Amino acid sequence: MKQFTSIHDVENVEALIEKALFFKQNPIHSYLGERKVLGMVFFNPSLRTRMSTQKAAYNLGMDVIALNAGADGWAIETKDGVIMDGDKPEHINEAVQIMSSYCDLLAVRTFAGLQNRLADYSEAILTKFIQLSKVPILSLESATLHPLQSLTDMMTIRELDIKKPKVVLTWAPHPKALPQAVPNSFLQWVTKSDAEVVVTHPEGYELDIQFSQDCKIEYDQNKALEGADIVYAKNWSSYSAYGHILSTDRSWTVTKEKMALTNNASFMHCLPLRRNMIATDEVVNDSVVINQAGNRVWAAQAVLNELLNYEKENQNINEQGRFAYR
Ligand SMILES: NCCC[C@H](NC(=O)CCC(=O)O)C(=O)O
Ligand SMILES: NC(=O)OP(=O)(O)O
Repeated sequence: MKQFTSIHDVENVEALIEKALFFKQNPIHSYLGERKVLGMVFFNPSLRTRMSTQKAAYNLGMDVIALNAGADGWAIETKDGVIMDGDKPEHINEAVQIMSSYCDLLAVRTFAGLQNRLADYSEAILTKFIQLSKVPILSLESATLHPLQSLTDMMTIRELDIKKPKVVLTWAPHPKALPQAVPNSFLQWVTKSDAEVVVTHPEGYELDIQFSQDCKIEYDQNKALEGADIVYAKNWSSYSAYGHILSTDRSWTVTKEKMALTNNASFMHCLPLRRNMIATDEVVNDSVVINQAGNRVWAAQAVLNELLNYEKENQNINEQGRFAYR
């Protein structure tokens, strides 16, 4: 695998899930990463992605450099052709080339701005990283996708060992406008599995058809939850009225009563989760979210291992002593 920015970068999804499950049982198995550096650049906050990916890198023998752009690093201008007389002293055109010259793999977190759908869905910043980096790029959640989370989710669902599970992705209320990256990405992965997938949300929250086309859409949340084996809750802002909050209807909060409609379903969420908005305390306390978040380490380790493997197999070192991967 020469980069990891979506499911489309993965040649064998099944093998990657198996690899993640393998690393959970055998954390210290490969030292493929010895004397290699993972750079992680964050344009947005993170708890799980940052710590789990760092841990995964350590398990493979890698060293890690993490930078919070604009906090412990210079604020980075990401647009071309602007007069840089504002508060961003560094331009992405230099920054990515330089950061990638210090690292063997470069990872980036860059959320949707939710102002301009075209810009977000063109993945402008992630694309800049891919174009400018000398080394393979790994997404730590981009404007429209969160593949490390989705791989983790598939691994977590696999552990539940349910044949043809009914998986319900439900919208839930939230006080802030959030990106569509997690639900988009989840649908991209889960629809490739043997699951029956139902998406439920208020009208106006339809996701981009490219992600939802293989799912059933059910506007009645209670009806959707009937017989569910897995309930995956998430808030997202509107895709059609781009970035807007159309509803904060608390009747969509996942409660114990709603979970009673299911087939004793496991409750999943990527976290962070606003309790008693997305789901009640009881539902969260009785869920698989801690195991799910724990699995982030093994998913990241599987991905890093594949990227390092690709590098090793293509040992045509360039004149800088680095692997020329493009
Ligand atoms: N990385 C997992 C989710 C990240 C982000 N959530 C958030 O920004 C939550 C912020 C808050 O609750 O205020 C999202 O939905 O894409
Ligand atoms: N689920 C997830 O990506 O968590 P963080 O935002 O804390 O990394």
